[in-house]
Amino acid sequence: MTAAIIDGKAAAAALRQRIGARVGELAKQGVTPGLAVVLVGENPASQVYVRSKAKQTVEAGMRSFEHKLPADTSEQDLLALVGRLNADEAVDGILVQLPLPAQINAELVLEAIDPRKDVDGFHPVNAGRLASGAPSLVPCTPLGCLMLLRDLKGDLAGLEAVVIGRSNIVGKPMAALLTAESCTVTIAHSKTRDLPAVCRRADILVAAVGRPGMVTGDWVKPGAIVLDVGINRVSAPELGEGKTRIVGDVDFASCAAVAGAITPVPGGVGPMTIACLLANTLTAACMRRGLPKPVL
Ligand SMILES: Nc1nc2c(c(=O)[nH]1)N[C@@H](CN(C=O)c1ccc(C(=O)N[C@@H](CCC(=O)O)C(=O)O)cc1)CN2
Ligand SMILES: [Mg+2]
Repeated sequence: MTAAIIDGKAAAAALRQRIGARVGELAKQGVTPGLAVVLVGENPASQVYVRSKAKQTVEAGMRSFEHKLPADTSEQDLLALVGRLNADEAVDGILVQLPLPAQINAELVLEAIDPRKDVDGFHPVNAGRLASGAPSLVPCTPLGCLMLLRDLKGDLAGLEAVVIGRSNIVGKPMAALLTAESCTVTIAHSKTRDLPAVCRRADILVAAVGRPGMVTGDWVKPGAIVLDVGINRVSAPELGEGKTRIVGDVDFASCAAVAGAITPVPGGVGPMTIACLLANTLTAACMRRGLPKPVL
């Protein structure tokens, strides 16, 4: 079997197109959704992601408010900024880019965001709503994975899904979304016994562990859908001295030989993350105004 390669870049572009069209309709009612993105420090990868978020927000017809704070910003100052953004009527969505510097308690900051503006879906209120099957703002990466799965497969009911990784950002919300789709879901992690055997049960295998190339072809059931959420920067001497490249948690070549469909890294799940952030900003803007939730 040679897997179909899932084109996350194309899916993200199509989603942004649909978002832009809906934003255009809202503009006729005098509504322009606004997204505030907060970056603390100078992490080079975070700078790239924040730049892309701001650019794509504006391209979709929404307003972008960028807040770049120095690396030594205090927790108190960051909390004060979040408070001002919560109170700002022009701001529908607030995103604090992670990771935060060590002196700041990220949990405290994420809990300070108004849950109605929590476009990352990381607030305990949104996590609780998702876990209990209530409408909520859903973390962008798992939401992007779900959209790719629905595009590919339509109805997911009854499928066996294995999610490797139990983070609050990807693993747990991914499992909750798949459960809501009536999949039979297993969350696997570093203490799981015979992880390869557990993975071989999966019709849908989601890898979100942060370990380059960990999932190999012998872990994959023939014909399974493999979604690679990993973004690992590894050294790439073949590209020149000191060069690096991004690889996923999945060993692409061996898994693509067995799977039915697979996301590449880059160009798979990653681009959907930012497109889903725009979708959540549009959703937040509609919900805050009592408008129907957009169907994207
Ligand atoms: N507040 C948040 N912080 C972080 C999140 C998040 O969702 N909210 N996720 C990641 C970073 N991230 C967005 O913030 C993100 C990561 C990767 C991509 C992406 O498109 N990746 C490309 C490859 C990019 C490259 O070459 O460097 C791909 O996979 O094709 C988008 C967004 C942690 N922080
Ligand atoms: Mg990717």
